[in-house]
Order: sequence, then structure tokens, then C-alpha cells
Amino acid sequence: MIIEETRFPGLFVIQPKVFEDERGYFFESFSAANFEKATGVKADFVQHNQSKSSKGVLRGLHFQREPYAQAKLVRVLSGTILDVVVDLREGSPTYQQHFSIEMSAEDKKQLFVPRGFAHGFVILSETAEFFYCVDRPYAPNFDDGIRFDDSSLNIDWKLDKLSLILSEKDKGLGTLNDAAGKFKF
Ligand SMILES: Cc1cn([C@H]2C[C@H](O)[C@@H](COP(=O)(O)OP(=O)(O)O[C@H]3O[C@@H](C)C(=O)[C@@H](O)[C@H]3O)O2)c(=O)[nH]c1=O
Repeated sequence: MIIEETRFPGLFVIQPKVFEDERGYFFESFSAANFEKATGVKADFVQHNQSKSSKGVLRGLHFQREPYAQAKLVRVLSGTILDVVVDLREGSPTYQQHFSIEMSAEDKKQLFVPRGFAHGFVILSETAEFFYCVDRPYAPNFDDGIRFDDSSLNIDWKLDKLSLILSEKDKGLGTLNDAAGKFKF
């Protein structure tokens, strides 16, 4: 398993070691000990989530406000997606910048997103199934987010804007500025 920190402090890309044989493959999709050794983070996941979406579906950019901010370990079970996160931690060297990464069931990449980031993804394949662990429970009253097309973020979602499919909730999200001051580095 290769765990590499991005230029965003605390944001890690994980490439599991895959063992292939005549039966198929095996890999450890999470190891608390290896994860802590490589990152210094003691992740205590309390909820596992899974969703399926069609091409063009964009979920995001979501976060939960304190005291329910969530760290997330995300991966793709089928298909290909573009995953995007935004650093909302005031004082971070990458504050208000975004990071994006293509991830697929084939490449088996994972992304560990610490608390204090907004998170979203768009489906690039015909369908995709997405799986993620979070370290705090769902708290709908603390649910928040940023519009996917916030002009100061200017994220390249790789698909034509007209082909994107969003929930009504996601169409009404606020701006990057509205999220200022919600997290500290
Ligand atoms: C996120 C969540 C939703 N729900 C319910 C609420 C709602 O009726 C239905 C769908 O919820 P949403 O529209 O918020 O689902 P979705 O847009 O998939 O929300 C997710 O998006 C990605 C980008 C994330 O990062 C996640 O943390 C989460 O916010 O599921 C739960 O019961 N538990 C949960 O943990």
C-alpha cells in the first residue's frame, strides 16, 4: 500500500497493493495500523456509505459543520469518477484551493479527506458506485455545502455543464465565501 500526502496538508492519496492470482484479486481496502503509521492519523470510522449514480451526476460540494465535521476515506466500486475537495481550514497553506483526482474501480485509488474540507464528485462513466467511510455520524442539521460552479473556485468538472445532473439541494448551495470561518487549520 502506497500512501502519499498531497500538497494539501492531511489530504492523502492511497494506492493499495493488489494481489492477483488465477482466482481474481485481493487487497486490504483499509488497515488501521498501516494508515496510522503512514499518516499519523488515527481514523475511527463510525459510518460506511455507498451510492450509485449515472453519468453526469454531480454530488457536492458537501461538508458537515462542527461539531459534526467528517473525515472521509473514499473509493470507487464500479466505474470512473472525478473527485474534488476544497480546503476550508482557515490558516492552511492551501486554504480555499481545490484538489481533483480521477478515481476508478480499475485503479482502486482511495482518497483520505480530513475534516475541514468540502467534498464532491462527478460520474464520468455510464454509471458508478461510490463507497466511503466517515469518522462522525450523519447530522442533517449540520449539513452544508458550496456550489459546484462557485466562480472563485472555477473547478473543471471534465463534462459539459449542461449535461450535469444535480439534486435540488445541491443547486441551492452557497458560495465559497459563505463557508469562510467555519474551520480552523
Ligand atoms: C449523507 C447521508 C444522507 N442520508 C440521506 C439523506 C437523503 O434523504 C438521502 C440523500 O442524501 P444526499 O442528497 O445528501 O446524498 P449525497 O448527495 O450523496 O451526499 C453525499 O455527497 C458526498 C459528495 C459526500 O461527501 C457525502 O458526505 C454526502 O454529503 O440520504 C442519510 O440518511 N445518511 C447520510 O449519511
